[in-house]
Amino acid sequence: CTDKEDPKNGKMVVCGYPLSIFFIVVNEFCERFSYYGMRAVLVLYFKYFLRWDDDLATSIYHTFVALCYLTPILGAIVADSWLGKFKTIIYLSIVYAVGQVAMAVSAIHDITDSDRDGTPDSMTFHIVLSMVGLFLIALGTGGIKPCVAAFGGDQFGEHQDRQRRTFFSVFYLCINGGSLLSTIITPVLRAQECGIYSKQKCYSLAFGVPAALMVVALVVFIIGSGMYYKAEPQGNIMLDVCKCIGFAIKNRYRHRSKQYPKRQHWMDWAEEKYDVRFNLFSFLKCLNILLIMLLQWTLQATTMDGNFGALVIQPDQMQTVNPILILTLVPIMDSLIYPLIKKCGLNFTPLKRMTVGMLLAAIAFVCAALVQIQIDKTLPTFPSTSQSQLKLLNMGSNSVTVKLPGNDALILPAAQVYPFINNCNTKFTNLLPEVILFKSAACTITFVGFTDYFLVYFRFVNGMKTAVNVSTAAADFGLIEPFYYSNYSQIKNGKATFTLRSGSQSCEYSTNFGFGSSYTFFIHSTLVFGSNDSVTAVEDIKPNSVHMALQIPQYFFITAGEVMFSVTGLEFSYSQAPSNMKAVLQAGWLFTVAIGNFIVLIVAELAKIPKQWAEYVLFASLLVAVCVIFSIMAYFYTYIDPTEIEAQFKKKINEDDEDDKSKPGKAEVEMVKRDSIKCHDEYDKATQTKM
Ligand SMILES: CC(C)C[C@H](N)C(=O)N1CCC[C@H]1C(=O)O
Repeated sequence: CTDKEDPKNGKMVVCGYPLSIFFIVVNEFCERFSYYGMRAVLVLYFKYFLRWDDDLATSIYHTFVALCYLTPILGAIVADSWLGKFKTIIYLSIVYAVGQVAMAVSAIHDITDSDRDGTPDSMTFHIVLSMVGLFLIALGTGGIKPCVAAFGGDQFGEHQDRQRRTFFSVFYLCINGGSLLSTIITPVLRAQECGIYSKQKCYSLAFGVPAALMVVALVVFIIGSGMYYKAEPQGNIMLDVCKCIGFAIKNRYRHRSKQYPKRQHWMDWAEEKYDVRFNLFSFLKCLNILLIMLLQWTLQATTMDGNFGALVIQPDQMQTVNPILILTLVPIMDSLIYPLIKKCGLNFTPLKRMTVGMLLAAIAFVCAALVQIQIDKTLPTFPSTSQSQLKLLNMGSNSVTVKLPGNDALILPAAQVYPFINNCNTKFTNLLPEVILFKSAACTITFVGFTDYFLVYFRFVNGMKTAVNVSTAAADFGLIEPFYYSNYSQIKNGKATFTLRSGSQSCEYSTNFGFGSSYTFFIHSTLVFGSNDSVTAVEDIKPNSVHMALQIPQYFFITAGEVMFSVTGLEFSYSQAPSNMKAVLQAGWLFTVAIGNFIVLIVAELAKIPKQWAEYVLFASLLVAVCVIFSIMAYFYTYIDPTEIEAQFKKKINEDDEDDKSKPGKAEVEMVKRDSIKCHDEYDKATQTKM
């Protein structure tokens, strides 16, 4: 491994790799740290700093994420047609860093906290600044994303195919290394207390560190400036693409009658005007729905037990399994699995890898469905829209017999709660005085359980003749009148100690809360202060009993699928794109993530599948269907070498120029030829392999 200069461009080469890519991968690492770090605390910032409700917080969060996958196309067009990738990355990184700084500033509560009570006085200031910040970040992160990947690919010469493949793998490792570190670090920073006048949760630090990392990303990228190969932008290619597609469609429509012979490819209908053959977009039709499901599985984790002995895992922390597995699987695939497959004499082409990747993702969904079936067995029966849930509580000290309309008589022991699902219109009369009745859901609302998975819900019922106050070290839950009950309150899972106070007397009651559980605590009329027996804990919802470790196989398969599909796709879309469309094709690749996101939402909404496991099976089937379509398309796909074809194409144009210099009007046609996508029929001649 030696350091030398590339004789073709005079750029420094280390161990066969251009030195410039070091700056590009470091830039990507810092940028992804910045993006995922900020994202990790964003919903919490909306909920606890801006005081938005859950719905608004999640809607704005998803809009922001969707925007981040839509803006790449803007950045790519600017880069490929106008500014070039280098300048686009610099300008948009500045926009991005400004956005991150705006977020960090918006999270300083002291700025508007004139009464110094720890809460901002002008929420509008914080909201406006953070929304402007998020918009700039979406523009920046989306805009530079396709450019950085394509710019990295540009640094390699035609003879460096192997190195370029390794670069894309390392690039993906950096993405996931950065995201893993930041999703661990920023929540810790948020949990710190900071402030000038009053100490509050430190969102400004949690956003400030990602902002600093974005500045570092920019500085590192600028330092590498002298070492990059910078391809010149080649005009507004997207306009040509659109014109060309438009002409093909119009021409096809004009010649729709049977007397006109069919053409091999629909883009061939543009050949009268544009000398092109546009076969590049075919592979983009695949759907990248793999990654989006990670979020869905976080919801599944909320119904599971995250107790790993010394380590207690929260549901959203399970998402870190994905980048951890990426960091392990990418090197294993590159240095072991792919070479082994090659040794076995199999030609595992990129499109084959991507097909296998989709199948692995389908297997992951089958695993998720199996886990869900296990979870469903442990879930309580929730009432439907035409039912309500009632709970009967025997407040007396003897058991009572209760007869509910349409049901057999039941014996309700003392201090016991009996859950009962009932039709809406049932009337209850003549209940024994010892029985009180809780309505836990109105008829029109389907009770779907509690959603805030970090917290356990509880309430107290006071069976004493005097009012009782309930509190913990952290919170006071107020006074409960005699024979009355408190609303549900939230508490973190694990051990909790309550203090019960009545008049001058008080006692402590300790209990352990499991993941996802909900409890009603009944304070007996005979409360003996200092005795735990005076309180009966009734489980409204049992703690989760299916262990989160069961999710590991599905994470394994989806991540193996991601490595085969996305890492290969990243390199593939680069290698197959003409030089003036490299960034645009990268953006198209990222756009499939946004499309996947959208499809998941639409399918979930339209299919209205009541069972979660069935939804997973639907996604598995969809993936298999897409996989079949994809493999048919891939079978007919002809691998091209854009550099070679462009060289051939230029040569042909020059030859034609020589021949036809004198012919009037020819120059104009040639201009169109040159500017349009260079996927001429001759591309087919340059075909190397089929799938
Ligand atoms: C969701 C993980 C933290 C990151 C994921 N494995 C990943 O690498 N990506 C998700 C969308 C594309 C890609 C990225 O560039 O962040």
